[in-house]
Amino acid sequence: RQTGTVETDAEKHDVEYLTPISIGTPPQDLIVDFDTGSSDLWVFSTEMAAKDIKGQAVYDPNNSSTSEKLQGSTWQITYGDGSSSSGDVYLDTVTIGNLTVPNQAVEAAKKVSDEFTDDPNNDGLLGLGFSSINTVQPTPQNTFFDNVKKNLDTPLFTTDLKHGAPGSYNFGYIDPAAYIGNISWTPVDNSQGFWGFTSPGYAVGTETLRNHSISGIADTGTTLLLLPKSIVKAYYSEVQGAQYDSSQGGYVFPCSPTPPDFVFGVNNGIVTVPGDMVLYAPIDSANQNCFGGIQSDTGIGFSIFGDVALKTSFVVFDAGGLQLGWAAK
Ligand SMILES: CC[C@H](C)[C@H](NC(=O)C[C@H](O)[C@H](CC1CCCCC1)NC(=O)CCNC(=O)[C@H](Cc1ccccc1)NC(=O)N1CCC(N)CC1)C(=O)NCc1cnc(C)nc1N
Repeated sequence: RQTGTVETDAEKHDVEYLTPISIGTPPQDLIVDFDTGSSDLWVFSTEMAAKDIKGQAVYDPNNSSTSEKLQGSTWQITYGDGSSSSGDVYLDTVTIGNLTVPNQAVEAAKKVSDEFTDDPNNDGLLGLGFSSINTVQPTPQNTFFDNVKKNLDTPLFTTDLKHGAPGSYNFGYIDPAAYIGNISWTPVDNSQGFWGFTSPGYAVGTETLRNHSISGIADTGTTLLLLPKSIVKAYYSEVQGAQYDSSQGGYVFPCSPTPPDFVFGVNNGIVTVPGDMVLYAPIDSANQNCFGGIQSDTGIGFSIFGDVALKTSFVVFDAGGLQLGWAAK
């Protein structure tokens, strides 16, 4: 039985969290975005056109004695922000921290959209969603977590994302030193392949929790906290000078004073997003106005508890009990 831990680094404004993995024999090191909102492990590769690679590390299956082409298999994925990628598939050894999966499906990119080409720090994605939404055809493949979980002490992983500091992903154990107080547990709805759950309500600042159920997903691959429009309006109605700025594509407000906290319920517990985490990033060089970390989920069909929500907590993604655990830290 094993457990594992790996450090993840926050990029500027915590826009994404990048984590080292190694693929093949001898090991090829890449840095990828662990994404609980998708279920493909895909990487930049030597099969791409040179013009689409700008600084990223690439996987070369021909340089790995353990790679084996999954004949006839292809993949194609599109993400919520409209970015996309596609390619073919190899089985190869993948190591994360001290955990190794010998025959992991590694999806080698042949094409990536400009958003990926223009993000030099990110060599690919490692999906930690449910394998039911893996895009490989004709036979969908398992995620790294699904392949490794039989070797883990217990089939779960935890996230400890931080504001502008390295965080960690742990596999197979709950580190008691990583959180304070009790863990609030809530059932997971994985029918859409996501880590879905329903929050019973929310509060702005110090007011009492309002009963308003919020159904959403815990998604490390989404930067912001995307909530129903009515809740977003209620929040920003209590932020001085807040307004919807269509040119920015969301609510903006003066960077000072610090806006009120946002609280959401998890079962009979609560998670507090401190006001200074709602200050997502300045939109002007004078740092006068800030883009909000809480925005509307309009058009998505569910809310997304992205990094702005996750980095306030220690979160347990428990596939055994099909439950999410949230704790303060
Ligand atoms: C199997 C597909 C899989 C399930 C897919 N899952 C997702 O899209 C969620 C997933 O977590 C992806 C993972 C991203 C993809 C881009 C690269 C970084 C990771 N999340 C999103 O797309 C959420 C929206 N995007 C984001 O949150 C990106 C993430 C990002 C970070 C750094 C660099 C580039 C992008 N960041 C931002 O939008 N912001 C950061 C910058 C700030 N100025 C604005 C906010 C899906 O739902 N696809 C269906 C789908 C298709 N087409 C559309 C239009 N929408 C869709 N939902």
